Formats: sequence, structure tokens, C-alpha cells
Amino acid sequence: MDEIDVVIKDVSMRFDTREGTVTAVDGMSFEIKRGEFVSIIGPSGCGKSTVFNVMGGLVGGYEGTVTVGGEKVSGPHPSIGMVFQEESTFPWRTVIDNVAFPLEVKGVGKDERHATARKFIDMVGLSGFEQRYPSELSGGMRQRVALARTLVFEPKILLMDEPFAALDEQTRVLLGDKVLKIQQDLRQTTLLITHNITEAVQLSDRVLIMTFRPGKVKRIVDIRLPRPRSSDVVGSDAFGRYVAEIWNDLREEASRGMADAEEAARTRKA
Ligand SMILES: Nc1ncnc2c1ncn2[C@@H]1O[C@H](COP(=O)(O)OP(=O)(O)OP(=O)(O)O)[C@@H](O)[C@H]1O
Repeated sequence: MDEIDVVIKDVSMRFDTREGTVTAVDGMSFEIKRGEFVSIIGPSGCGKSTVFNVMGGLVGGYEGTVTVGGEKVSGPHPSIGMVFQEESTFPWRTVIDNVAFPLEVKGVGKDERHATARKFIDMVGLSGFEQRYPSELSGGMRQRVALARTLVFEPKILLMDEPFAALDEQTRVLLGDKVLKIQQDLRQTTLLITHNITEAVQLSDRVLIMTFRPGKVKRIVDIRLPRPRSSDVVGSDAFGRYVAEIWNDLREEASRGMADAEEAARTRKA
């Protein structure tokens, strides 16, 4: 798994706002190896979603380069699948027709696309719910439908922007088991954006900690917990040590973020 799959080199992104130019991301460089699971963690507003959007080819106007399998990303890339924070299921379609949608667009016949969709529905633990509509499911189940719909494409690289942010902690940890199993079965190169240290340590091979604005790489921590992993690992001493180590770095950045927000509120009031 030492082959490099994704290279982010000197990426900077600035936005012009009424208050002036905001440097959201400043000279970020990192690499993701083939089959590796990397999480990016950082305080609110540090530029995580900006990195996600740049990598997914959803925004232009940045400096630096993003390459996937040696190819420069300059728009949505066929090797990249994305799962978003906001719910993105189609409410008028059943689970199976949500998951099969990308295959339908490709012109795959109904029997074949339903058979493939069933495989991924099973993988995310939703067998038996194929004929339900999203409104009949919990938030966590709907996010799993969105994940299955991205996986059905069989993207080589999976980008996820806080897909489980709205869920309670227990559900999130248990869903982590599904993600770990999927990662083990498909060996996709995966990047997860998250606020949550537990989630980052539970799932990742490496955790990249970002600084508060402008977003840079503060540190990358190797998570040397054995694989295959399950949520059992969350109770181990080694897990606790990683969480404490990452929190130590993150606390500094989160405090800067908080001070910045308070200062902005004061300025607005004055
Ligand atoms: N389209 C935009 N126009 C202007 N400023 C933007 C835009 N997108 C992001 N920003 C600014 O860039 C900075 C980084 O934003 P970004 O959404 O990437 O952070 P984040 O770490 O994902 O935040 P959160 O964790 O709260 O989602 C913020 O200061 C934000 O206000």
C-alpha cells in the first residue's frame, strides 16, 4: 500500500469577503497512499471543507495542485466519490432506487442495477430496507443510503465530509464498524473530514491535524492500532493515548478559533 494515490501540493485558497480577503487554506501539502484511510481534523472554520471541495474538483481558483493517480484534478473526477454532510438522498425514491441511481444514469438495466445496489445496501447494513423511503429511516440510515449510493459507482477514492456529524456518539461509533468493514473489503483510498477525535482515531491510518485559519498542516499522527479493527478498540488504553495526544494539539487551535469568533462578535457589536 505504499503507492501514492493522491497528492496535494502547496494548495492555498483565498476568498474575497466584505471584511477583506480570507485565506482559508495556506500552502497545504500531503499525500495519501493507495488504500490508506486518512482523516483531517481541525476546529470549525479552519478550512476542512475547502480542502474537501478542492480535492473533489468542486471549486476552482486555488493555488497549487491536486493529482489523483498522477492525473491533475480540474473538475469532478471519475475516480472520486464524495459523501456530503448534508442529507442528499432523494426523498421520492426508495432505498434501492436511491442506491441504484448512478447506475440508472449510466444506462444499466433494472435487474443488474438492483442486484448491484443490493450488494452495497447489504454492505452498509440496510438489507431489508430496500423498499423504504428516506422519510421512513433514521438520519444515520439515510446517511448510509447516501454512502451506498456513492460506493455503487466503485470510486477508487472516497472523500467524506463529516457524513455522520449529525448523529449521536454511540450511533457514530457503531457506524464506524460498518465503515471499517467496507474499508477492509474494498480497500479504497479514503479521506474523511471530521470534527470528532474518536471517529478519526477509530477509522484512520493517519490523522492530519489542521491549524486554525489560515488552515495549514499542523501535524500528522500515525495511528498504529491493529487492523482489522472494530469499535472495541475505542475502550483500549492505546486508543485513549491517541485521543489525548490529538486533543492536545487540537485544543490550542480550537482556543484560537474561539477567541477569533469572540473578537469578531465584539467588533460587530461596537
Ligand atoms: N465561498 C466562500 N466565501 C467566502 N468565505 C468562505 C467561503 N467558503 C469558506 N469561506 C471561509 O473560509 C474559511 C474556511 O471555511 P471552511 O468551510 O473550509 O472551514 P471548515 O473547517 O470546513 O469549517 P466547519 O468545520 O465549521 O465546517 C472560513 O473562514 C470560511 O468563512
